[in-house]
Amino acid sequence: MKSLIFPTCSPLSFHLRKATPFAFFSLPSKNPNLCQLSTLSNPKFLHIKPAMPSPTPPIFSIPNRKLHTETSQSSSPCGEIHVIVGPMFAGKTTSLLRRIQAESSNGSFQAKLRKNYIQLNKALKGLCFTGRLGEAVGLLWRTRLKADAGTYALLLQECIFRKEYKSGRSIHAQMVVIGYVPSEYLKIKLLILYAKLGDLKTAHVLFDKLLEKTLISWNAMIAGFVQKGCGEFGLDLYYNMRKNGLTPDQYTFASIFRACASLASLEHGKRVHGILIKSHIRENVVVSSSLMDMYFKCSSLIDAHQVFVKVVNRNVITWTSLISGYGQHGRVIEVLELFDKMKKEGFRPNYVTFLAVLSACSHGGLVDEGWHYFLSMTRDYGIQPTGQHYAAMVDLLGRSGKLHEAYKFVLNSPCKEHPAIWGALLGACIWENLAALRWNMRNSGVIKETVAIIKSNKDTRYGLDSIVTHDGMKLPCWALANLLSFRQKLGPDAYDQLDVIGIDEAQFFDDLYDFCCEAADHDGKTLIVAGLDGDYLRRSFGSVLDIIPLADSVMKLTARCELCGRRAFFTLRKTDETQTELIGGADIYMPVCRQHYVNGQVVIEAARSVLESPKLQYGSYTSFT
Ligand SMILES: Nc1ncnc2c1ncn2[C@@H]1O[C@H](COP(=O)(O)OP(=O)(O)O)[C@@H](O)[C@H]1O
Ligand SMILES: Cc1cn([C@H]2C[C@H](O)[C@@H](COP(=O)(O)O)O2)c(=O)[nH]c1=O
Repeated sequence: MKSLIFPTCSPLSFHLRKATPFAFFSLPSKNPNLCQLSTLSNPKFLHIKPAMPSPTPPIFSIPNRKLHTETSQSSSPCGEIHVIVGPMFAGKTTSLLRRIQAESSNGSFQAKLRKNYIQLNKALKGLCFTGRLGEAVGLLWRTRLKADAGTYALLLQECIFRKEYKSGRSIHAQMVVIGYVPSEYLKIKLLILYAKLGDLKTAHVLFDKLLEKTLISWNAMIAGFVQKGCGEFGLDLYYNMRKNGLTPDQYTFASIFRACASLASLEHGKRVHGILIKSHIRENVVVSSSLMDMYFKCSSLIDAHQVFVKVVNRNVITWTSLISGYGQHGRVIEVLELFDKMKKEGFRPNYVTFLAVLSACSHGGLVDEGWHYFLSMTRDYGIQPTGQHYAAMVDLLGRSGKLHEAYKFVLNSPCKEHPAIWGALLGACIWENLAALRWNMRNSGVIKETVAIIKSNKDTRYGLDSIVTHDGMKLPCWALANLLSFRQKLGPDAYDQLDVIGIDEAQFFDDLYDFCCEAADHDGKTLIVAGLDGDYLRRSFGSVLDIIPLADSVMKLTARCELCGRRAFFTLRKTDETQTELIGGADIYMPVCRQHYVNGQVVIEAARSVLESPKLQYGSYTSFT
């Protein structure tokens, strides 16, 4: 997971700096006040150490509105656009980095929603219903407000349902930090969450504190231990629960059979099976499946098959348990025969059945059969293979030594963001180029980002994978030909996780306007856009000025005139080349004040006419005094 490392200085210091934002960028020498950037192993991971506030007063600014607008009355988290323009060497890139940091840590999201508790709950519920739990958690943290109990319950339930347990833990952490005391009901939700997350210590603390230990809480604890692979503790708890006079239900039995399966304890398994028979619980598919699984795991294939035979209302789940069980014992022929039988008896295999069949093919090294079943999923049953099916195919190909085919398969797979696929590939081979693999994972969106910076790939001055400021600070970035391809390149899921997008060298992007509209208005992103407002002839450059009407704020930075040290608003080209786009740095350009711009143009014009005269054809550089 990629994220911005937040600064340790207080929000106040950021606001102070925002009031005096341009002092850092105007001197030609190295400025110690500039924030220091360093890259982590991940080339696009930003690690920004905050700079100290500058004592120097601002040189020049034209903020259209205050930096952090607090105007939003809407519950939908709309984005923002902040534009930074100026001549070369003014500190646009440097400013971009600082703004990204400030926006993402102390930014306007916070200000927007802090004011309105009702909107917060509404927004959180909205995010929750649309499955955007990560964003909901981010919002909770940024606002640092107490949501209402119903919202917390909904969020926790959704985290449990979607298996986003870490988001749930983050919600709990937010409750603790802001001093919210959960009700008994929320405590049980939290207990279930921690049990599912595998943090049994915390789950146990919550369990101990419950005023009344209901069957739900016992079941959650037992299931938590069993899922964590601590079957023994699960069994202990079960016997404890019995001592406390509680009667097991189907969830208890399912967990206990799983515990016995993991311990391969046929003795306990049979004992609990006896209790199940005596209980009044009606035939239950989950219980039967876990019972079969227990017998399979205890290598009692006959008992397992007996359970299957006794199930009156068989369905695809019971069939799948039987097929998977034989698969676990490497009984590939039985798997394929039972699969055929199941179909003949009129049961439609589901994606789990196919997973069992593909795994069996993988264990049996049956590549052709594997392909057959994989293709049959969509063709015959309209089931779209999930990441796990792709992973099973990768596993099958990898195990059969078809690494190249496996790799190509991964790259072409529509769900290549699924970590299991890459896990399977890594597991199947000792990968020679891990960096390349990670790069692909990142591009596929497996590695998530909350902040991304893009520059034009026309800017080849310092290589394509980083933005480098004129005084040498380096920052990893995405170098792109156009902006509208970014979502696709990053991967839609990773894109959705983004809060802030920085765009440098904006003058080179033709689709700047459309991208900014889409990203801010529809996708709710905060955009920080830096670029030249004017070219070397002081004409509007690219579409940078076109986005001013879209912007929440605009800053015009100035540099220092290289000839007199006064404020420099313009960029002078020192060569006689006339194309608008000409990549370069201090070798070709220099920042100048109005007077030296005018003088410079006069000198350049004079030099050009001299150089263009047929008699003189040498030297293209011009010097000024
Ligand atoms: N004439 C110059 N030549 C080289 N570096 C300069 C010059 N003027 C300023 N600088 C340095 O460049 C830094 C700004 O770099 P950067 O943020 O990349 O600017 P921009 O993106 O606006 O071109 C300044 O803080 C200063 O250290
Ligand atoms: C004035 C001017 C500049 N460029 C190029 C030169 C550089 O490669 C970039 C500007 O980079 P910076 O981060 O703002 O220093 O733009 C150009 O192509 N044409 C021009 O007229």
